[in-house]
Amino acid sequence: MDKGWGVVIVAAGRGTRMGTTESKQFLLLQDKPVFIHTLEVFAALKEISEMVLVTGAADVERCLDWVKEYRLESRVRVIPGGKERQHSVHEGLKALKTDWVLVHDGVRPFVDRKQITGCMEAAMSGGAAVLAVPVKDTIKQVNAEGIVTATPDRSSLWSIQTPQAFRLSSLLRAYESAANDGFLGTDDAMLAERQGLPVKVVEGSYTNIKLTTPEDLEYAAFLLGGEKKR
Ligand SMILES: Nc1ccn([C@@H]2O[C@H](COP(=O)(O)OP(=O)(O)OP(=O)(O)O)[C@@H](O)[C@H]2O)c(=O)n1
Ligand SMILES: C[C@](O)(CO)[C@H](O)COP(=O)(O)O
Repeated sequence: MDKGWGVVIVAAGRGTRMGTTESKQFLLLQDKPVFIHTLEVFAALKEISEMVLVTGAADVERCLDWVKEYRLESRVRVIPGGKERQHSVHEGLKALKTDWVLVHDGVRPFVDRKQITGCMEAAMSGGAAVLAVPVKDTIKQVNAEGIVTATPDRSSLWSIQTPQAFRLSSLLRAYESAANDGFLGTDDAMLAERQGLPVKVVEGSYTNIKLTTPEDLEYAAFLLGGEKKR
């Protein structure tokens, strides 16, 4: 029997680039913590049977309190993460029993249902899929002296987002292999790619931003205002 879809939502980072005292996943957008906005999008999807929130060991209790306050306790388990994003995702993967898994950043609250299901469908037909948008700027490779060394063809460049969707057993194998080899990637698909797994790109939206630096907060408030009016 197909054991369906689980999701790992990672929220164990320190938010160094945001520079706020409170970690960015706990900042309030319209009076609600960022990670709760994110959890609510996934909790509304009936295709998702298991949800794991990965947070800092010191934040597990207060996350559980928020999860209860927003009535998500029947949907979401909260577990402690690790030093790097990759370690946090690995902990989340080990906690799931589903056949398929989505991995998503807790600080990408503007993902929508259509983007998530698009990713799930692409993974089920091809093995793995990531949400992404074509890059808009010309990208240059620059050396340590500040000199341009290459201008890659923009038509083949995509900016990679989450969610990223995989068969759980394949992703777990990829994570174990990366851990054994001491390999650290900047997204989940990189680990699958190392195993030779084909990864499909699903075109998402430029508004699926990751809250990373302070100006992202102003844009997030703007996006949320716009969402309310729709
Ligand atoms: N050890 C870590 C590091 C990151 N993350 C999560 O991974 C997502 C994307 O990471 P990033 O934006 O880099 O978050 P931070 O590591 O918090 O930010 P920074 O690199 O600026 O410190 C975030 O939801 C973050 O909470 C995590 O769960 N565990
Ligand atoms: C996984 C990711 O969201 C893809 O864009 C991203 O790599 C997460 O963290 P980063 O530290 O900003 O690279």
